Amino acid sequence: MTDKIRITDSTLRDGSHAMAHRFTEEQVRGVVHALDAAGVEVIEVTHGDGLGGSSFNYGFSLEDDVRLVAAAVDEATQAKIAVLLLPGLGTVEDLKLAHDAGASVARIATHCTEADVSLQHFAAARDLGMETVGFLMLSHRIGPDELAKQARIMVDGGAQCVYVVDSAGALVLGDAQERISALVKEIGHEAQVGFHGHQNLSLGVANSVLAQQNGARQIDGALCALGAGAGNSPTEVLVATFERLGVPTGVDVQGALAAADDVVKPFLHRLPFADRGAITQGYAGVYSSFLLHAERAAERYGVPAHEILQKVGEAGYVGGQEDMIIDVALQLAAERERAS
Ligand SMILES: C[C@H](O)CC(=O)C(=O)O
Ligand SMILES: [Mn+2]
Repeated sequence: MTDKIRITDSTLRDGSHAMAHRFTEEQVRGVVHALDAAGVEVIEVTHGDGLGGSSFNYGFSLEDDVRLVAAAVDEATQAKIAVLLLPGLGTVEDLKLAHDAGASVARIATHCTEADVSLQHFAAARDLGMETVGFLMLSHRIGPDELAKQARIMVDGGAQCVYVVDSAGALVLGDAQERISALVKEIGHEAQVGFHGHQNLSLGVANSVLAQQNGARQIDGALCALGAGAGNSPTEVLVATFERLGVPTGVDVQGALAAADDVVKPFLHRLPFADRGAITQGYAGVYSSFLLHAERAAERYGVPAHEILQKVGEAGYVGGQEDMIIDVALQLAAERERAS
């Protein structure tokens, strides 16, 4: 009998990037209702950059995060509501407020080399009685063994699962496989391992299957792929694919398809798509949530978004350095001016 995996749906968190953080309470209720009915066990609801993300640098939320969390909790009958927190952006106080609103899973995200900044947040989440998940972002930037050491820091700090997060959609098959195997070897006897994929090179689902085959037990998706860059591994495709592979997810395929088609698709202005900018993100290893920031800078300074993203990848910028996108756009604009 193949081990069951748990799908966490991140439409209402990673999808927030693609929606420029404009989710309404009505949309949140509709998505949670449909996912909960389909049997999805964990639903993540937060600003794209986590609790406290609503800001000038990252983009302001239309509605208060904690209010959206409370609405999600109210709507769910069996699903747990998860929140994302990037230490420094979100605080322990933000986590307490989300917990008071009914969130029961804390997902603490750091850049892949910075796991130690998550320790007080894991401790606080455990004190609150929350389930804990660690998120090692931009996991392509370091090798499997180094990544496993960072996962060890999170587990020692209280994480019950650590994710390989392919924030740039840059991991190509074996790259994902090796990182999952390294984490399973290092922490697998004490904690679970998860995988969060992006579609910039259209490998989110394939990488998720390889992750499961190499021991990952938690897999992220988003309905209609709604997420940063070219989007996330689509939840409905993951569920259908795992069913065909005989891997139990506990999610009803028809329910997931209906949630994507009937609930999410009607409110999308733009379907996540592997266009030139998003593919460049996967190719050059750029944080997926930089896409809309680069598109805005491209329009403002008259330079192509994909050129900005290529330079951002070469410079190795990480989440939190959104302002450098403007700097890169200005440099490109100046170079063009000189050339003409
Ligand atoms: C804050 C990021 O959007 C987290 C995430 O989903 C990723 O790195 O990918
Ligand atoms: Mn993501």
